[in-house]
Amino acid sequence: MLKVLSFLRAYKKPVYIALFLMLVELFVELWHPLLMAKIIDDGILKNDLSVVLIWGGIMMGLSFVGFGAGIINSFYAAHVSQGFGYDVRKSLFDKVQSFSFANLNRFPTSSLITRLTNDVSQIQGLVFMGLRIMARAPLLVIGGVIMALIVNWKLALILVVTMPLLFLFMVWLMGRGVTLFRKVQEKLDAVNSVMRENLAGMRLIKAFLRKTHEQNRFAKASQELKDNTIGALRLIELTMPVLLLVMNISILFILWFGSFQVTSGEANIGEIVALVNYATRIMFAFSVFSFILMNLARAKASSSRIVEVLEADVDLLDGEGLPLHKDQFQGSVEFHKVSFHYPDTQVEVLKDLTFKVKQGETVAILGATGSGKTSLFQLIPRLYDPTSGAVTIDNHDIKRLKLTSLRKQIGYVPQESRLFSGTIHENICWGKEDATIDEVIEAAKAAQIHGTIENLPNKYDTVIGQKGVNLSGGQKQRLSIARALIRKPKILLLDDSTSALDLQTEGKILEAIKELSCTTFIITQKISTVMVADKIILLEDGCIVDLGDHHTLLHRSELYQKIYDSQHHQEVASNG
Ligand SMILES: Nc1ncnc2c1ncn2[C@@H]1O[C@H](COP(=O)(O)OP(=O)(O)OP(=O)(O)O)[C@@H](O)[C@H]1O
Repeated sequence: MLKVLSFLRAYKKPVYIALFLMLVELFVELWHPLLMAKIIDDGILKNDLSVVLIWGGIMMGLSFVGFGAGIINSFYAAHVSQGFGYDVRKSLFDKVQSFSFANLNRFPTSSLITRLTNDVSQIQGLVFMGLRIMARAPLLVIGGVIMALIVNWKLALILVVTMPLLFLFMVWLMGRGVTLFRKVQEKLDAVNSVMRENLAGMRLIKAFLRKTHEQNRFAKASQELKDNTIGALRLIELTMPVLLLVMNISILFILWFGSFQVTSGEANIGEIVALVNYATRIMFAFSVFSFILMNLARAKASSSRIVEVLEADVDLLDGEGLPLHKDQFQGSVEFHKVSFHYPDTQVEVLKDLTFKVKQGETVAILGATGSGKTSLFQLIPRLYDPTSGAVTIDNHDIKRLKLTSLRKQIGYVPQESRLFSGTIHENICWGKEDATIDEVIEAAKAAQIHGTIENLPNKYDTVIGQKGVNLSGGQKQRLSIARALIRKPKILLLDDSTSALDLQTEGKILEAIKELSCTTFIITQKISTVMVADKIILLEDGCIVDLGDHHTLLHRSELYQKIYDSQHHQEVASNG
């Protein structure tokens, strides 16, 4: 909790001003019953109107001071809590940007969204409340008891006895609350997760008539959230009746013993009224306090979830130096006895891979589904690190390169074309922020998408929905390729990125890529693409079973012959 609250350091001055104003409000509140006792005893009971007017005037003046202090305090509390929330959210977001995939496996997307939104809001709310009323409630309890002791210490002893009991009850409540509210936040994660999957997969859900199944899944997650929230709220609901019971009994005792004191002349009526007034205010403060404690419990659960993200160890660390400039980068890639398993499993998906690709060569990676092709790709821009062995570029171990200078030289087109909301121009520029319009058009032409864009109503300024829902699969693939080509990368990784394209368009794209003379890795199932590569890596179950060009493999590898024959015959059949 303290770690998150340390973000308040940036707002020291407004925090102090807000706390000071809160104390002003508290001071006014504590003097009210005492002034009232004076008005009753010295004014009303003695029929002295001047006392009523003077002290009534003072009371009113103080009320205005308290009112003004409250308004300005609210202003500062809002300013601080909103700024604080912004800062925490920003730090969380920045941290998530530095996450490796191992980190992301630990924190599911839906959970990160809840942490960045709801969890931050919980603490933000607590900060606001803290500056408005948090310190005021306990101080009002303590101050109220002290003032009651000043007015009539014998009767005030009743409050002195009951307050610690109520306090212990609150501490117990808080302990239970933290556990319950942590569960509530986890259930909220689950609801977000179902919502996210549902919205992303809406087409599939409709096509497979899975509406009812999805509704049931959502109802289940929602029901669990409801049950857990009700469980936590029940705890809060327990507070008020307990408070009322204890305080009403205390007031009853004050009135009971007070009546004896008034009869014996030991106390006057104003004192009893003041004491009952203090007791009521203390009860109110306790109910506010219990509300705050519940929020504190919830915010504590939220803050530990935020701290988990902020303090997560990022295992994919930046290289210690070697910020290679583009001109120094050639693009030869070498794998030295590389083995790899994903962080959450021990199953090796790449085994002892050794191969070398010279600068400007095109390498096709061919293998059955699940043979490790994408995994091999991900090691080149360091989305993961090998578990043993090393990947080198231009003879530098990539772990020693600055991540930014490594990734700047790589154009990666993943299997799933993911576009972002915005215009086509913005999506292509995503690969190079400072690209000129000529560069954008050049990249679009190379990716064979320029003609299609020109036919759209707003051409390059056409807005595409999130994930490019208004474009076809092939158009999305070509836009993703343009986004990678605009960087003029030294190394280009195409992960089955031409699967939705016809052979002619694909051929033209490959020709344009050849002109860039970058080192190109292509994962493909199309033998026509494989044939033009300088090298072909045959991957089976994470191992390289053969490596060579088309002619070599056609003579040497039975597996390659089989693949070739099956696709060749298909082509002949479809042409015939
Ligand atoms: N994030 C992950 N965590 C754990 N295992 C994974 C992960 N991603 C892939 N795998 C496993 O690694 C193996 C290789 O997967 P990979 O995606 O590299 O294969 P691929 O050859 O690219 O397959 P495809 O042609 O179907 O895309 C598979 O057995 C897969 O189950």
